[in-house]
Amino acid sequence: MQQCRNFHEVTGNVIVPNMVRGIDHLKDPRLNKGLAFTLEERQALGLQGLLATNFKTQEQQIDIARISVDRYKSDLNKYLYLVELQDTNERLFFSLLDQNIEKYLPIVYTPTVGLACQRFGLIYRRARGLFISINDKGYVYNIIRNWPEHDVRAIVFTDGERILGLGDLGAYGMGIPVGKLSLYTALAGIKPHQCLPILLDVGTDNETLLEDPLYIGLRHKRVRGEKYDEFVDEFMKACITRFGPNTLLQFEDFALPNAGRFLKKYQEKYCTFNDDIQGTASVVVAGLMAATRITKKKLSENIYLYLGAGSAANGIANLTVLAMMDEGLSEKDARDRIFMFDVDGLLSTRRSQGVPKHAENFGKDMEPETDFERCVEIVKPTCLIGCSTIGGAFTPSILKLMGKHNQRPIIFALSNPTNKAECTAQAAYDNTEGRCVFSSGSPFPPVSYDGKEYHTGQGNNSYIFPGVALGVIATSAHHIPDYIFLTAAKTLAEFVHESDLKIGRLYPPLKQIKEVSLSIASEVAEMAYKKDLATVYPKPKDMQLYLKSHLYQLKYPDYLPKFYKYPDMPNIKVKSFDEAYSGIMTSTDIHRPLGKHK
Ligand SMILES: NC(=O)C1=CN([C@@H]2O[C@H](COP(=O)(O)OP(=O)(O)OC[C@H]3O[C@@H](n4cnc5c(N)ncnc54)[C@H](OP(=O)(O)O)[C@@H]3O)[C@@H](O)[C@H]2O)C=CC1
Ligand SMILES: CC(=O)C(=O)O
Ligand SMILES: [Mg+2]
Repeated sequence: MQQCRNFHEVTGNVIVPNMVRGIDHLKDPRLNKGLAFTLEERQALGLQGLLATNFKTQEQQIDIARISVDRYKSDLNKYLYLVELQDTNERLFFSLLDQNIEKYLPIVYTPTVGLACQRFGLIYRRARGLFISINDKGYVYNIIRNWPEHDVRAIVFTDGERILGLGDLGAYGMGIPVGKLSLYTALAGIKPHQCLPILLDVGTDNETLLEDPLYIGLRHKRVRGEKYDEFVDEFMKACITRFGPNTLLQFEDFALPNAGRFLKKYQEKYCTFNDDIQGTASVVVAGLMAATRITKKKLSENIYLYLGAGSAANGIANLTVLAMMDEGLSEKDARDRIFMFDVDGLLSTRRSQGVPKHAENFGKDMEPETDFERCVEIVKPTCLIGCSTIGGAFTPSILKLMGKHNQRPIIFALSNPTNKAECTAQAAYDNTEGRCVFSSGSPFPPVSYDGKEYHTGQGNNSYIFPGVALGVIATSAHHIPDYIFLTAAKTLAEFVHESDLKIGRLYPPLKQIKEVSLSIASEVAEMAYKKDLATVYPKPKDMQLYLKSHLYQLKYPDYLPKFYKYPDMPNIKVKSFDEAYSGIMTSTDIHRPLGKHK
């Protein structure tokens, strides 16, 4: 990929002359711009004959790509089309996403990315990112060195043990870091060449995968214990040796026994965060802050009951405690307002299993209870938060109880993908007489209730991690403390307008998400300077302007110096692409001999 380095040696928007030529230029997804190459570019780069003679602007190509994706009925096929596009024409992929974010986010991200991971053996075509296996232990740095890009600023990595709510998918989990990093670019404008997805392959305990002939990973049980820890340790060191000490390292979808302890172990040693713990905490606290405007109850006046007491639950609960302390509560009083329920029931200090260490802050000295509905009856929460991976666990009778005890019950069904959500948006409204304040991890279609339509929001960490990452990368921060996520939460909550709340949305609409990410990045960057985490000096005078100057440019670049005169794109009246697609192309289609463009 040496040619990509040349590409980055651009000055302004014009490429220096040592540009790769011919078919290699077209084969590089970073350089390719399809039929948008001008005649002069085609001549200068040796592309004539390698492209159809017609010209299509980037906008026209976006239209064609959109029509092509929408032709597919199955979401997995749409996903495949988009991945293929990313692999052949990166700018077209990101500009298509940019213009259709609400439509395609559920394809490149949850829920479809979950299905893609489950089918990864079938759809795997070419490597995107690095696969590093436990057999590479002792040589991890050498493997990382094989990655052709030098300017990597952010790595998202998983060992595939807890992929969304789908469990252990081993090497099939690679779809997640790939998807998350696509959002780095699509939602926060982080340059794609600065992003590296990595799958740490230590085996899988998923028996089905071990017997799956399509499986692409190591075909043995997970390596655990000391050897696994040493491997992860070596990996962390190798990343910063290769790309520098401030490389952002995002843990994603590690299983509960590893997620929290790695965060503790590395949080102050590396520029790292755990998205499932901290990113999720931030987006949910933002949603809770927005909810206070509906319920008229401060965070510290709520009672929280979690179904699930794992990474996400504890991350959210701990940040909620910080937010309640901000409102003046003591830490103990804040914790007392939070109840959790895991696979063994209510986290009661009196139960025979005791309270698991990862959730020890939230154990309660009360009678053990293993029936969740009874627990709702006893605790009488104002806010029910699902991060259990159990689809439909908030049954109609549980939702009705929430409606009985609260004027405006808060119901968050955060588990992903959609079929793991604790309840649907429609069920939440139907069973609370339309009074609930709802959000979910994966998107739901609009809800109809009592003649009104509600558009519930997506309580998903995708509102947070791209912006945080941009702020961290742009300031080259050396650590990411917890308060960064509280800052992000407050910034996000401020974006929620009364008009959003009125239609049942606790988050700004997705079409605003880039603006949100930029604001989060700006606040994170300010905080990074305030707390001496930043290492880029002098501090930029205008943070938003500084951040904007670093963003990925979606527009195709010009590959020839300015002194070349560009021909105009043919400006013939043709049918719109949508129109053309629905009928048959006629003679109004563009067809001009090359000579006319001179
Ligand atoms: N919306 C968002 O942005 C995010 C959503 N999530 C989603 O949240 C879910 C959980 O993620 P995470 O916390 O990381 O996973 P963990 O594995 O860390 O936690 C899962 C928790 O659910 C509990 N649980 C499992 N089965 C049951 C059951 N039948 N009854 C009660 N509790 C049960 C587990 O209990 P035990 O430990 O005892 O087995 C554990 O406490 C996933 O679906 C994930 O996709 C995660 C991150 C972000
Ligand atoms: C959204 C996310 O990070 C998860 O479900 O794991
Ligand atoms: Mg995750």
